[in-house]
Amino acid sequence: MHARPIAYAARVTSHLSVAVVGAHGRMGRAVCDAVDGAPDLELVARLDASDDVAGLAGGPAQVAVDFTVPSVTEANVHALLDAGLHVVVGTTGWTEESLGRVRDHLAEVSSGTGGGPGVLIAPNFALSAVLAMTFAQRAARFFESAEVIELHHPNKVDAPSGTAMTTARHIAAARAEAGLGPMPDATETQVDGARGAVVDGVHVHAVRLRGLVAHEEILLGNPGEQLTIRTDSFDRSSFMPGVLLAVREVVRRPGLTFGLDQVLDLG
Ligand SMILES: NC(=O)C1=CN([C@@H]2O[C@H](COP(=O)(O)OP(=O)(O)OC[C@H]3O[C@@H](n4cnc5c(N)ncnc54)[C@H](O)[C@@H]3O)[C@@H](O)[C@H]2O)C=CC1
Ligand SMILES: O=C(O)C1=N[C@H](C(=O)O)C[C@H](O)C1
Repeated sequence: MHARPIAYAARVTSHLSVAVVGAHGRMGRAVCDAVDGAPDLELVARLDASDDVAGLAGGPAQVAVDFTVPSVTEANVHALLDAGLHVVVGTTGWTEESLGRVRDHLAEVSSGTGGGPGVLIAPNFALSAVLAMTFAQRAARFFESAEVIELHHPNKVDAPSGTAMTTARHIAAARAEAGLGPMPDATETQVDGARGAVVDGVHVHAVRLRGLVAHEEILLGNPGEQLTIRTDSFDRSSFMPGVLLAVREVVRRPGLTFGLDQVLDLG
């Protein structure tokens, strides 16, 4: 495919050089501003839907940050790896299969001596959300019941959220490891969908409401008691420290890293 020319910034310094893919979107715009404001990072390219990411090959960008749409993010990651970049991904829609294809691609292009490019994919870069997922996973084995409610702005294109999918999968894995069986539920639904989606046996409910940004509640229940874990992103600034941390980390983590918890010292 022929690459369209990309508008690079004229000045290239010894800083870590970053290209933002999906730069015109809600997250892309915030990431451009955050990278621009970071003393050790240099924003060298802003790409959106009409640009070809392959055009980054041979340019100054060392790391690409992808906040696009679930239908294109995997293809972007493969093209960015082919272009020789490390990649940070916040876009949702990843499955075990698509993650596996990225692992295979990374194995093909790795140096064989432990070096090579890094790909860091995180369903949520906000610290409160990362902690909420971690706490839910730790608590899951102690409760008979667990359900996830995610609440987002109505412009969000996917449901359930990537964060809720990951939370549910982690809860299910913790329950399976602890030998817990199915959750108690005698309900016979009158209307399809009344009990939400089911992800690995965990019910997940999606709310879309004007005024919201990104929120999640994990409800854990036992006879006579409930634990509620809640995370609220009131503003997209909540994601930026995590995105910048990922940009700095991905260059020294060859291979695939899934989840920001993997680069935080959560004990
Ligand atoms: N991991 C995290 O912490 C967060 C993840 N997200 C996820 O990030 C993604 C983007 O979210 P928003 O910025 O709110 O969406 P948005 O719709 O505002 O932005 C998406 C942008 O991607 C562009 N785009 C579409 N196809 C493209 C292509 N082939 N190449 C380059 N650009 C392309 C669109 O033109 C648009 O500018 C969603 O999957 C969302 O769930 C959102 C917030 C935080
Ligand atoms: O689309 C969003 O806004 C968000 N998407 C991510 C998700 O689906 O989990 C992260 C956060 O919830 C915001």
